[in-house]
Amino acid sequence: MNEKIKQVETQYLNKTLKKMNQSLIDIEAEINRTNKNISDVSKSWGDVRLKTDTYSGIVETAMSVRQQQQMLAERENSKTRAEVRFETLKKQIKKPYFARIDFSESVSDSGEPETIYIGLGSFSDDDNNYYVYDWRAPVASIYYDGGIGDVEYLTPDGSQKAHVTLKRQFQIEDGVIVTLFDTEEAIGDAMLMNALNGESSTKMKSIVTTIQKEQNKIIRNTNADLLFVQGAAGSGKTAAVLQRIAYLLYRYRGKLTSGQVILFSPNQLFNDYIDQVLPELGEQNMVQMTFYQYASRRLPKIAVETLQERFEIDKADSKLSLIKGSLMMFKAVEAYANSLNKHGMKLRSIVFRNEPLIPKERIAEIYYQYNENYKLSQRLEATRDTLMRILSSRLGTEMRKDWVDLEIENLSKQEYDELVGAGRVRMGDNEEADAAAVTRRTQLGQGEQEREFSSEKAERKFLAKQIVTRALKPLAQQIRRGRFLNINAQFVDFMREAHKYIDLSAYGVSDEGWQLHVEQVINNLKNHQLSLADTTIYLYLYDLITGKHGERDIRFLFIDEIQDYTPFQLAFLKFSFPLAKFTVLGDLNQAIFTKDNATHLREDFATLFAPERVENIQLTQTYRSTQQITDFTKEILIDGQNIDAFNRNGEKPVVHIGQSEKELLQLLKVQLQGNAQEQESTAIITKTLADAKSLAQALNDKNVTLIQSENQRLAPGAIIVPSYLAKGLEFDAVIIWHADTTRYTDNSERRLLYTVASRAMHRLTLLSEKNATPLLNNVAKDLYEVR
Ligand SMILES: Nc1ncnc2c1ncn2[C@@H]1O[C@H](COP(=O)(O)OP(=O)(O)OP(=O)(O)O)[C@@H](O)[C@H]1O
Repeated sequence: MNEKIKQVETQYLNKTLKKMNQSLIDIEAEINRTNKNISDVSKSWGDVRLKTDTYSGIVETAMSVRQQQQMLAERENSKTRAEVRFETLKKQIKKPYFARIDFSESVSDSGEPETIYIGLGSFSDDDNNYYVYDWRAPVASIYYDGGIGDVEYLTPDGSQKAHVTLKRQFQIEDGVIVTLFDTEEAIGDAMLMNALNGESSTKMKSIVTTIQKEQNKIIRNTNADLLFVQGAAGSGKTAAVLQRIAYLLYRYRGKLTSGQVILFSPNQLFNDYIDQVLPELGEQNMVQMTFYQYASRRLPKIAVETLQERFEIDKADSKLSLIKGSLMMFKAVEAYANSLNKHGMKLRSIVFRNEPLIPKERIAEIYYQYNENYKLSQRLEATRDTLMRILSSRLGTEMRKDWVDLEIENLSKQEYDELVGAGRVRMGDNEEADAAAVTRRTQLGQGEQEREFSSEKAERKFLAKQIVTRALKPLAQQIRRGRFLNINAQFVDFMREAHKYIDLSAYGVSDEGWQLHVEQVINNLKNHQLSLADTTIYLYLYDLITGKHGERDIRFLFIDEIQDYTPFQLAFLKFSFPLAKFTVLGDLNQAIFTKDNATHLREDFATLFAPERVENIQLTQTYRSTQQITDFTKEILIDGQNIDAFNRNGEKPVVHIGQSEKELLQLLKVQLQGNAQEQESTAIITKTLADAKSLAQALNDKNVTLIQSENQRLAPGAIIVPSYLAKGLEFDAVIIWHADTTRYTDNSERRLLYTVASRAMHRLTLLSEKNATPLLNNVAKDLYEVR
């Protein structure tokens, strides 16, 4: 490194550090000051006079309590803001910045070029001198996008030209410049190599210093309503998209919170794996969930098919899966729901004391008395109102009935007191939320109340009203919750009638075949079970009937591993989050659940958006694995030619052949020992959960953690994990258990084998009993070793 340059840069670094340190001291003082203020306000609680005997006294007390609360909240707020600033700066001070660019705003500009430094966050002194710019600032895009010379970058006001004269990268450790070099390209390979050579860990890290040009496009895109990112395993889709979330939170600061961003991820384990990236970037994590969680949470009484069942047990006919997951099916549900505007709504009587109080035929009359322009949701609302009125009108009739007399006679002293004293129940009250109920409760108090009745008749009337009201209350709740709609029956009816709305033969399914399948679905439903595909149909139908408008508060929705979704599920998500912009990431080569059905996914999904608002980005460069591993894994695929390995050297993948499972186990132990010595984190990936369990038992090694559920945590060291849970993760070393004819034979398992093999960063070992899997037949022999 040129000494002169180093000297100048060290000076700048020291100046920055000094300012940062001073700023830390100032912020700390500010926090202490606010702390003191807060404790002063808290102390002054004693001054709040509690006057509760008169109405105006109550109001006055309430006002001063509110003022105190507001003051506290404001101070707490500024304290939290200061604390966040303090924490961010403390983190940043170790590496204040990682790059510098010199540029002039336009080519013709003959003045001194501007110099800016780029880091995790912006830092300026009290006089507004910027020492460091946030990596997300528009101008910082120059650093990621191009080399020296003329460049163009996007600002909120449009495109801006600049002429770059210098790009310098730094490695700063604990306030000292370790290395520094100038580069003419976007992000120097040396820098990238350095970042990639690190050990894997159980937590993903941010890639802010080495974001690649293509990734930068993903990160800063604000135009597309649907941004579709297709990229090979390890091409940095997930990494880029997490940076993108941080970018969006910066770009729309004040208008967008992390609670308005949802990431749908493949499984819980993956959630755990990526949950440090945003905090590392100084942002709060977005909402993370799996589609299973999203769907099953809405149907608490039904056991929705789990990930493992979906992968291992759900061997449903692929033609049927294709139909149920199709956009045609989505449209069929819509058409069916539309038909319900005329007839066919399945209803339930409202039953009281084992008799239909309002028979379903009557409900149907009410439901269909509104004219044809009513939408399903309006129909439901109007029916609800009418039913509530009918229920109220039944009060008088019921009060005169014998059962009421009997209940009055049988009242215990305590029950009597409760009824007479409380007078709390009123039909239709939603006790917690209803303001009227709250007021009444406060007026009457909670204790016993003496009440005088003018006559026995008046007493009976009062009691009867209380008793009937109490008895009818659950019915009022049923009506409010729309329990008179029989959604289960409606779903079954739709499935039976589906052939009228969708051309089954286009999918090669006969009417009989379909009906047979529907009977199976009905049986499952009787046992409170549904597959994920059926659950989605169920929920969509439910939402159409009840007029749900979806979550309008969510602005950005991310879906990772999109190839494992069906077009139906995606359309359902679009319907459920109508105002969200979608960013979806996928690798069709890793479709392990939907297999071939994933092929048209992109086209199908894109039809739901305006064509000019759809953008596609393809990532072909992979970063995770060594050249040797990437070259090997891509040949497992039939069409893996679009995958470029990053030029990083390592050993060739090794296939170990053993003659028996016992021998495989022995080979595994040796391999594990070797990996452990080199401190490589290792994942032994089995095909199924059963395999994972029995292997853990056979291995009986307390240093190896069995991951059998997605709710577990990733452990450092070695783990055994079933294939479907390894999605999206990466490890220094991967050992594929039983990479032979017993597990990986069928062509349809090619993508699975590719998915698990591509988890490896530096070392890949396949253990095969007797023969290696035939899926390696097309892989050039010089790309791996056989032992
Ligand atoms: N620009 C980059 N600089 C440094 N590391 C990167 C960069 N891009 C990606 N990586 C690293 O490459 C690895 C793979 O990235 P990531 O997991 O995002 O890939 P992916 O496309 O989501 O893969 P998969 O489809 O297999 O889940 C990660 O360790 C990530 O940190």
